[in-house]
Formats: sequence, C-alpha cells, structure tokens
Amino acid sequence: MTRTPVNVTVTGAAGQIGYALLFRIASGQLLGADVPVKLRLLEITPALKAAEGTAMELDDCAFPLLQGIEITDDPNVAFDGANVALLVGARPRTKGMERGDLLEANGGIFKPQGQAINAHAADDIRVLVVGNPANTNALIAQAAAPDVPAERFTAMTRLDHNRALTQLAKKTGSTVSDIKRLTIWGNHSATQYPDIFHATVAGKNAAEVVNDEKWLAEEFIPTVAKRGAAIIEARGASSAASAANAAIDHVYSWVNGTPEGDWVSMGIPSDGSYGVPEGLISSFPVTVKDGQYEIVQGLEINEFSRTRIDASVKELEEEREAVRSLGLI
Ligand SMILES: NC(=O)c1ccc[n+]([C@@H]2O[C@H](COP(=O)([O-])OP(=O)(O)OC[C@H]3O[C@@H](n4cnc5c(N)ncnc54)[C@H](O)[C@@H]3O)[C@@H](O)[C@H]2O)c1
Ligand SMILES: O=C(O)C[C@H](O)C(=O)O
Repeated sequence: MTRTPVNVTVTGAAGQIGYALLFRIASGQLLGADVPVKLRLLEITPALKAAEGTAMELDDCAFPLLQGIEITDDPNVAFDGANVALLVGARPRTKGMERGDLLEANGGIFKPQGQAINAHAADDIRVLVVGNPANTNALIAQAAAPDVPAERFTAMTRLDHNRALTQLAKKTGSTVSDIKRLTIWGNHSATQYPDIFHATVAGKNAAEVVNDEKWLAEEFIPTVAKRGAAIIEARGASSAASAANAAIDHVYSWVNGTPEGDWVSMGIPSDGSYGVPEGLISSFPVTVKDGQYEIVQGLEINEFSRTRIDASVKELEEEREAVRSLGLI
C-alpha cells in the first residue's frame, strides 16, 4: 500500500456514535477499501480514558488500512493536518427536548473547533457536523473558519434521507435500491421536509405510485421527521448505529461521488437556490462528481412542497438569529 494516509478527525470519539463509527472508518468504509487512514480522536478530558479503551479495541482489530491513532483533548492537535473532520461530540437530546433546545449547550463547542480547523486543518479539509442542532452548529463552525472555503462545512441529513428511503420502500412494496432521487429539504429537525415528488420507484414517479396525499402528509412526513424522537422513546438513548451509518454514507458520497441518475441529501451552505437564503446551511438534493457537490437544479416545486420547505428554512433563519445573539457567529 503506497497511498498517503488520509487524516480523519472524529470528535466525541468516546460517545455512542463514536463507538459505532470508528471501526467502520478504520475498515475502509468511509473513504474506500484501498484508502489508508490515520485517526485523531478528540474528547473532553474526563472521557480520554474511555477513548483510549476504544483505541485499544481498534488496535485489536488489526485493520490493514489503519495507520495510526492519536487521542487528545486539544482541538488544535486533533485538527492538525485533518483532511476529513467528523464533528460528532456534543450533548444528545433526551425525551421531550427538540434538537434546537441544544443550541446554547452545544453551540459553544463548535466555535473553538471551527477556529482550530481554520488554523490547522489541511487545505482539502471536508467537515461533516453530526452533533445537534447539526445545521446551525455547522454554521457556527464555518463562521469561525473564514480561511476555509464555506462549502467544506456540511451538516448531516443523510440519516433522514435513509429513513425516508425505507418508509417509502415499505409503503410501495419495493426495496430501497428501487428508489432514486428522494430529497430531504431544510433543517435536521421536526420541520424537515422529505420530498417524494421527484423520486422514482423502479423508474416510476413515487408520488404517483403512492397516490395518497393523506399518507404523505399524515404518516410519511411525520414518521421521517420525528424518527429521532421515536428512537429516543424506544431505546432510551438517541440513534447511534444508524447515525454512524449515515455519516459514513455522507462522506463516502462526498468523496467518491453519486451514481448516475441518482442524488443524495446533504446539509450545505445555500447559494440561494430554491429560494433558500444564501449562507444558511440547509438540506438540498445534491450530486457529487470529482469530490465536488452540486445542488440539483431545475426541480419544479409544487405548493405542497413550497410551504414545507419555507417552514423549515424559517426555522433555520431563527436558529441563525439565536446564535447571532449568543455571539456564536
Ligand atoms: N445529525 C444527525 O442525524 C444525528 C443523529 C444522531 C445523533 N446526533 C447528535 O450527535 C451528537 C452525539 O451523539 P451521541 O449519541 O454520540 O452522544 P454521546 O453523549 O454518547 O457522545 C457524545 C460525546 O461527545 C463528547 N464531547 C462533548 N463535548 C465535546 C467536545 N467539546 N469535544 C469533543 N468531544 C466532546 C462527550 O464526552 C461524549 O463522549 C448529539 O448531539 C446527537 O444529538 C445527530
Ligand atoms: O433525534 C435526535 O435527537 C438524534 C438524531 O438527530 C436523530 O435524528 O436520531
């Protein structure tokens, strides 16, 4: 193996998502089966010992692609030379909370991490924010990293995308691989809008196959949008393995591209497309080629979709105002 290893930084490495994520990164599922990686694990000081335990287990897997593990509580060390940064470390919500309730608690984590990325990361750094509220935390990190191109800061809505795929497959008696071009718009929150109007099921328009607007409005959308809360209710803890899986999917697509004829959902800085104010980190349908993502253009947005996209974007604007008034951006 002669390739230079890719430096992957994971924050919150000792947490539940971290535990589900690190082994998959080290086995080659994040970047590719032939890409060696070096892991940097960032944790708060009291959790360093637990992170060391995870690192011992990673060693014990003897992953051929894993070329080193460094554990630290210093963001300046963690992001030094980082090519990929997965910002997972943050407090999860518990029963009865909305993700936005975490803004103040978690917002403070992402400003110093953005500053450390700005000062130390590699020129090709790509950042995925998983910690909630993911879109606005990504905005905070991005604002603190003015020397990094803004489009390198993204937020995870791939879990919502995957959730929507399965719900639609169940409803239509198809498999997830039959479904293409599904979109999550807006915020990774209860206002998000999973859109099937441009999706296809085995080549046929999904909305026509479903032909049931009541199901769409009263079952599909709320099930996908409130799935995080349903997992918390059932498991007593927020989603972990499925969140880690979505983080793997997000970065893999970003680095390796999307298949011809399909797209994925990513929370990315808006360029004003589809009436989403420029700069907000909002979920869009994107295709990826040669490591660059592009928003899918020219989709017709009907009234049903417009109202829902606007509601989610309004919430993102309110979150941006809230972090502005907290001095975080
Ligand atoms: N975007 C999504 O789809 C999605 C899905 C699931 C969970 N989440 C979010 O991901 C976050 C992590 O969830 P989890 O279940 O792994 O939580 P967890 O509590 O199990 O782990 C979080 C870890 O982050 C660490 N941490 C806290 N502050 C830190 C800092 N400043 N630097 C580095 N590490 C720090 C903690 O010590 C802990 O080990 C939560 O905010 C959760 O809501 C997002
Ligand atoms: O819902 C949560 O708080 C966790 C996560 O964002 C999820 O969607 O499962």
